[in-house]
Amino acid sequence: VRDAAEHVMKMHPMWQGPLAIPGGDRQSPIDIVVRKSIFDSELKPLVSVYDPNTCQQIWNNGYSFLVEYDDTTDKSTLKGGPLQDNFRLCQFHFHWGESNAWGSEHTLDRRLFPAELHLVHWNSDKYSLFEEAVMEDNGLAVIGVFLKVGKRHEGLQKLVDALPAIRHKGSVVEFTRFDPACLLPSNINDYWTYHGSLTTPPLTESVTWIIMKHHIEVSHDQLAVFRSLLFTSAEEDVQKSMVNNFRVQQPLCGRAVRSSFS
Ligand SMILES: COc1cccc(CN2CCc3cc(OS(N)(=O)=O)c(OC)cc3C2)c1
Ligand SMILES: [Zn+2]
Repeated sequence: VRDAAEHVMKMHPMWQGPLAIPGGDRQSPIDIVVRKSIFDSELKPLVSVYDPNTCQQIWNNGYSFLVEYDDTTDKSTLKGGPLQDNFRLCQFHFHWGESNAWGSEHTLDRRLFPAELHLVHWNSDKYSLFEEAVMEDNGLAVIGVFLKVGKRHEGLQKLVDALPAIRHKGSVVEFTRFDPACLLPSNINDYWTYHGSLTTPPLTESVTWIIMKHHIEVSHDQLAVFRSLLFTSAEEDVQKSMVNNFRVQQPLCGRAVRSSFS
């Protein structure tokens, strides 16, 4: 089912050319084998403090759409959980499929979800810019939230309504006063965590992944608007629907996946 989608995904220009990461033994995404995850009682509750006023713009980068936040101060931050330091929110984005049968990057016991939300943060205790942190072991923290198709997500609708304005690669519109906390599940203290990488270039192995156990629900129609976006810019002759923008799963290479719940 997903093999066809993986074939389509691999055709995207993003994945042409040499992408083998030298010595890449902590790549993402992965399948989380739930029964093999290790409960770690030392894992603390996650503390996210997001200021909706730091929300700046939404744009189509030719692979997903990104909602970008002002990360020049510690106004929107994440700490606790598996994290030793304070991390600043810089953007969030999604990955999704051409159908509701697949679309997520991570899986739970091989179970595919129709989409996955990623909230990208960088370590502002140790670095002064995302660009620096992206190269470092403990530089990034990404929260992953699975999406399921069901009831309409009221908080998401403001974002869905902005998407027609950024249909093409490279388009940007102002997008303000959006609280990303509305996209988190009610319980953020049940999660899995492991050390991995970005799933898009530069694919650097600098990410502490925090994958939520609980999913959020969005409606079929809301997800259909994601699929109305285009990978291609307005000038290109052939327009390609932005779907299947997920990376193939990577080998675990002996990494431990810890759980915050037993
Ligand atoms: C490599 O230096 C950069 C500095 C600033 C911004 C970027 C652009 N990049 C950051 C990381 C990232 C990571 C992304 O996905 S993911 N799954 O978090 O790895 C992504 O998905 C659409 C987009 C981006 C955008 C790179
Ligand atoms: Zn992502």
